[in-house]
Amino acid sequence: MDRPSFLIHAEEAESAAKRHGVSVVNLLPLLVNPAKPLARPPISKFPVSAVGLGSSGRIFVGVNVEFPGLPLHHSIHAEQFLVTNLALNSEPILRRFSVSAAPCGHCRQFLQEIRDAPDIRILITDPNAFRDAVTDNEDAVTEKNDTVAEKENAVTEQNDTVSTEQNDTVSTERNDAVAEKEDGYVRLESILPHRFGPDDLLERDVPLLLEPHDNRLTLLGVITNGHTDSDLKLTALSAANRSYAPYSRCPSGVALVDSEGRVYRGWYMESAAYNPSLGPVQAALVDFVANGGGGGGGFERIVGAVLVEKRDAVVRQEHTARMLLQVIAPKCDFEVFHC
Ligand SMILES: O=c1ccn([C@H]2C[C@H](O)[C@@H](CO)O2)c(=O)[nH]1
Ligand SMILES: [Zn+2]
Repeated sequence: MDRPSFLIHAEEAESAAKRHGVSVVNLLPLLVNPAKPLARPPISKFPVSAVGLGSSGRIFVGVNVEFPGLPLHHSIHAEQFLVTNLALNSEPILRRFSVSAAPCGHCRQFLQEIRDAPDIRILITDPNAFRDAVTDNEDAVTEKNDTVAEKENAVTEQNDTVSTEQNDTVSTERNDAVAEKEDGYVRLESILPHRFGPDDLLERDVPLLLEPHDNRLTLLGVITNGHTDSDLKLTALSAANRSYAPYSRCPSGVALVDSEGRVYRGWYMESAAYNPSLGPVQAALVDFVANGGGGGGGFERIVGAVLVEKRDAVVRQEHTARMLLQVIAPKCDFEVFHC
């Protein structure tokens, strides 16, 4: 299997699946290892890749990206990269994805922002990922058998009833777990039960992360003095207009330009649990990495950046964005415009 690109069109996905004699659903895990070299993990040396199928039939790839010189929480996880890749390409639903390692709690949480998140199917290709789940089940069986044994000793008369009931419950639970794993995919809900998500904080009709947004922002203080706004500024504004910030109501967008004059953009995306939110610079860096920014080179090839955010924003990106860009792209000229 060749190294995939970050976006595979539906027809291409169908024909690749046919070539390998599998369905598109079963193609996803086959792409996980070939996608790993696309990751940029200079700190951990632990590449992670996630390959997802959108409702349009397109396949999207996500990888982890780390930034030497910055605190670890600036890193982009493969699953967040994947979701950002869908957002940047206007894909409204992530149906399922396959990933090389078990998604961390932070990613399981970030995924909650997608409509019907509990139904997202996830296949973890790491063969060790479910070892503990099986052991847990076996522990449960042992525990329940212990309980049964105790009861048998205490109440001899009832032992048949107790024993039958307990064992039935256990074997039904085990069968459910096995059935769910038959095609290798498990529901997100099964690996993050009792979710905290948008339902806890928002009305149901609020558009969620991958659903279309128009924040209707316009730039402040733009004086019509004959100058037209720079492309970069307008790109950042239109990115800000697609930002998903239902919790703080402080949308923002970033546009980047590399030394070859190519432009990339991304927008801020929030999480109901706040901390897993993804900043607008990271989102724009997803576009940069996914589209061969800097000729596939490093972030130092970014020479210009524009951030657009609200002037009186209670959640402001400016300071973090400036600091992040200063470290990864020291030559980058950074401007902020308010809306
Ligand atoms: O769910 C996860 C867990 C970890 N990583 C990345 C983050 C970091 O770059 C590296 C080590 O944690 O793996 C992911 O991409 N996804
Ligand atoms: Zn993660």
